Amino acid sequence: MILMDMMNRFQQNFVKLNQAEKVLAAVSTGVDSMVMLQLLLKLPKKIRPQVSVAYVNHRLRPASAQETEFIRSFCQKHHLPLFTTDWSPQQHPAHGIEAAARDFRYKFFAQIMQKQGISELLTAHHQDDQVETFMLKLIRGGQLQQLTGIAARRCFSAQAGSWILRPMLPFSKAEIRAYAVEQRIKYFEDETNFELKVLRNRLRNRFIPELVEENPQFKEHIINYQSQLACLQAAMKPLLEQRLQTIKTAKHTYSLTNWQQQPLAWQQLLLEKILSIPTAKITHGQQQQASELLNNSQKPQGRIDLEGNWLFFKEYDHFGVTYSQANLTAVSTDFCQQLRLGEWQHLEDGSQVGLFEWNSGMLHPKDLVFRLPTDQRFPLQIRHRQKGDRLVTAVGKQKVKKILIDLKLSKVQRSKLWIVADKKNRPIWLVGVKRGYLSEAAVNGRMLYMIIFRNEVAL
Ligand SMILES: Nc1ncnc2c1ncn2[C@@H]1O[C@H](COP(=O)(O)OP(=O)(O)OP(=O)(O)O)[C@@H](O)[C@H]1O
Repeated sequence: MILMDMMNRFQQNFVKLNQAEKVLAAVSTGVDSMVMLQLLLKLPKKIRPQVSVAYVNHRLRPASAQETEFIRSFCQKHHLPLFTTDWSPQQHPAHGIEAAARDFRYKFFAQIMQKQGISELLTAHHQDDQVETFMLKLIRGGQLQQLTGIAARRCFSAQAGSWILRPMLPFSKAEIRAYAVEQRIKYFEDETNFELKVLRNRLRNRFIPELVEENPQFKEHIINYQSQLACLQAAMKPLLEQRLQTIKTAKHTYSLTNWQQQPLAWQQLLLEKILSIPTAKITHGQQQQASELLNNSQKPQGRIDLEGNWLFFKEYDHFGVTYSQANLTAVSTDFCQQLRLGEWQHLEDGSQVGLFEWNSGMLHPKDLVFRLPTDQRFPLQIRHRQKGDRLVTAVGKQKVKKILIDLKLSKVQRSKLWIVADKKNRPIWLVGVKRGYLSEAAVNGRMLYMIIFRNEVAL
């Protein structure tokens, strides 16, 4: 009875999830993955993919040698290619052994998949894992969307273009065990699962059973909440995306005014979305800090360091996230190059500058150009801002720092700004920002020279 029901449900679910002809089944020799393997082998031929098995001997349990032997003979008997590896005890860390073991395991799976040209990994996560993960998130805190739990099919981040499938998610542990008993499936019990010092195990063996005693439907209720939440998220996704586009000004950059015009609830949802960087985990505290920064009118500029070199920034009417390595690479303040007539010169940020005799035919529509009538100020040089810089304009000398602050350029932009200075080191052009007197005086005169500045992103 259990057999038929499990088989049918597994088959229906598997057909929906699977898209590959070759799969790698992660088998720990525990009951969940051994049942998954048996169910895979029982699939009708026309829908059964080519199954390979991966087993990692973590060398954490006395029985691990027996387990290795067992899976080896099982795979031999069923003509399944088997890939195994040992995690040598020398590599075991003193702390965080579970996470390190998982890391080792998934790296191994990724290697095998790459070598064997397999694009799908199957793990035997089930309904009880789902409930435990939900409870763990409740205890540890985080983003609401994480409560939807383990996905049945998701990208395998360790291996580009591949997927992780969890075809056992519809089944409870009790069903899986009952099936194993009925089918006389041999498996190994992981005795470390009973160690109460690990929170997940305490949930599994102590707290969840107590809650089930309060209401036998407790686990089903959690699964039900998760599917309601998943529906809500799927419906919200396009709406959120649409609204995000209305406040977006550039990649990862948004208009503060437009954000502030949104109703409060949308402000929070948008901010959460902006902060959802795949490679950085954002805490609730950081999200609150970001929200406070955006609402603090006394602070026109600010930044919050996030995980993995990312940072959240506010610069006058713009805010967003940026990868700090790329944006804050210290500019060398002592960088200084003389401009050589008739030559393009490459600058440290990838832009180019050149001094040429006047020839409008050379100009490209996106070029920034400074025209000048004389060579009396040669040699010219290009550099970043220096202390005390002043620009001679038609109305007199102006402090460069003040010009830039008035223009609301952020500190980062100010430090990256290029300046062309004359032979006495006096700025004549704040590239992309302001021209000095020399150019203005010559507007009606005959042009002899031009400085061309080329950059993908002009200030
Ligand atoms: N030593 C192993 N070798 C091969 N596969 C394994 C091994 N351990 C676990 N797996 C696979 O991972 C699944 C989940 O195992 P388990 O619940 O112990 O891991 P977890 O650390 O809780 O979860 P996750 O695998 O998502 O990190 C198993 O059902 C099995 O498919």
